[in-house]
Amino acid sequence: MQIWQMEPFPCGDRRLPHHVFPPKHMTPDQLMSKAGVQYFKVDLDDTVAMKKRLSRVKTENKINCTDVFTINESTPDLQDKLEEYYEPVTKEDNVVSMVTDGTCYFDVEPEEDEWIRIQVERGDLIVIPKGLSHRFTITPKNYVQMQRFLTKSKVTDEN
Ligand SMILES: CSCCC(=O)C(=O)O
Repeated sequence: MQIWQMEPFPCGDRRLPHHVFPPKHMTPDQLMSKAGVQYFKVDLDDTVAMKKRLSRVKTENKINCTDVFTINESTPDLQDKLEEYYEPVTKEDNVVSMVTDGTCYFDVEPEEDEWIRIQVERGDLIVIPKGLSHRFTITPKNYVQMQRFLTKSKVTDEN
């Protein structure tokens, strides 16, 4: 994972890093204290350690559903989807994602127009806290695969 402050109003290709000048990198601890984003490195080849970590993260975040999310050059309606994912959103539950292949960016906005770019890669697990404005995009690799951990509220009324 790499973390840096992003220029507030980036122009051009979103997949470029868009550093402030001079670049200001941050540590995972700084990211945690500034934005409340949790980070874990998961060894995907160590099944026992991975299961232990995931089970803990699932319990702590009340996860009851997971899916596999993939973006690559043959994703249908790629540009439309990227536009949608780049719109800032805030969720009512923590957003928990683990990259299993490729890379992507999550940008988080702890204060208005102050964006931090988080570049994640295989084995990076991040928890974006509920209520934190964020958006998602790809890097020049044009490829990411991740597992998402979701909290689905139970449907009690079908209407
Ligand atoms: C890969 S998830 C993209 C959109 C997003 O950031 C979210 O749903 O929270």
